[in-house]
Amino acid sequence: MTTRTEIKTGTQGALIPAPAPHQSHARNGGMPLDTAMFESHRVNRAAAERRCATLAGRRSVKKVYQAAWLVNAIRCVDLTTLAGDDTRDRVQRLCAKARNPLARHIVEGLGLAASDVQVGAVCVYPTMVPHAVAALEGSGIPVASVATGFPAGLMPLSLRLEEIRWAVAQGAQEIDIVISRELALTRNWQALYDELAAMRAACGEAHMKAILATGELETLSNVYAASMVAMQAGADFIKTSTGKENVNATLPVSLTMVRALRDYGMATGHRVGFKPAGGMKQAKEAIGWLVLMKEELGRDWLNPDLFRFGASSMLGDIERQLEHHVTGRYAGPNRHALA
Ligand SMILES: O=C[C@H](O)COP(=O)(O)O
Repeated sequence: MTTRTEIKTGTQGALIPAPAPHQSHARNGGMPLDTAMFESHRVNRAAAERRCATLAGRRSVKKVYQAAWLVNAIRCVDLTTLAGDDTRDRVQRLCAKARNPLARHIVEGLGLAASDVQVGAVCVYPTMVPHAVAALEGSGIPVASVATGFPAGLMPLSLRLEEIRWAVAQGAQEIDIVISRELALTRNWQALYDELAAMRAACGEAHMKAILATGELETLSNVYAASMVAMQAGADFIKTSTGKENVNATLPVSLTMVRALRDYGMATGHRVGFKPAGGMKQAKEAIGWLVLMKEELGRDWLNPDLFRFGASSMLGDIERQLEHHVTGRYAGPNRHALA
């Protein structure tokens, strides 16, 4: 995937740089459960909110860079459909959008080639995996499948593990699992670790994203602890939400999780990815999260290897903003309705 492309602004003719190229890194190998790394860690919500408010002041990425940031945001999107009425046709349309997320005149106006702009992955329910795999053949775009009884996860563990293995057998390269909220709420960290380690083993070569469903974990201290347990059990990514909770991705929750990522990385040397998900619809939100990643973890976390957005309806606004950048005009919101 090209990440160093210089983007030519259509209206100004200036060259603007894309973020630094990403380096591939070894998978998180996990470690034995070590509750000392999180048991006494308390997260102060007011302090987390204050820190996020200071980040808001840095969110006004200068106009000349904004298009590059938004193109990079597209590269980090897990383009998602997780609806009860999903069909093969809908998944095929989504995959066509994943291959070409921007209209040709926008790509050309930015001075890019079509192959420069693809999404990070397509994320679907398990039975939609074969349709997505077929539709994305040859594109290099991985298919992510939710599994383990998404979104609630209230199924026997043996069935949750079998669902992972089934989705992998269908061609999913990434598996978005949900944790048992009860185990986090009762702070039964050993049981949570054991479940997650079994899920990681069931994933095999497929990368495991552990959805914490943070809107249901009550405290940021629980969010920090659950993040640590997931990473110790070998998660490749930790992810905020299913998109189905009452509260999904927020910046204070994300700050808590990326601080856990940083602490785990400093203790073990392992790099784990982060995926905020649920409820993100606007391009400016994408910039806000990218700023958080850059400020807290550095430019390496601006790449799809280590950062993804889980979003079913944010790409449309990003495309709209980029079209404005290229043409100086806004299209109606329904023009870029898909995704
Ligand atoms: O993992 C992705 C989420 O389910 C997407 O949530 P959303 O539909 O609110 O964008």
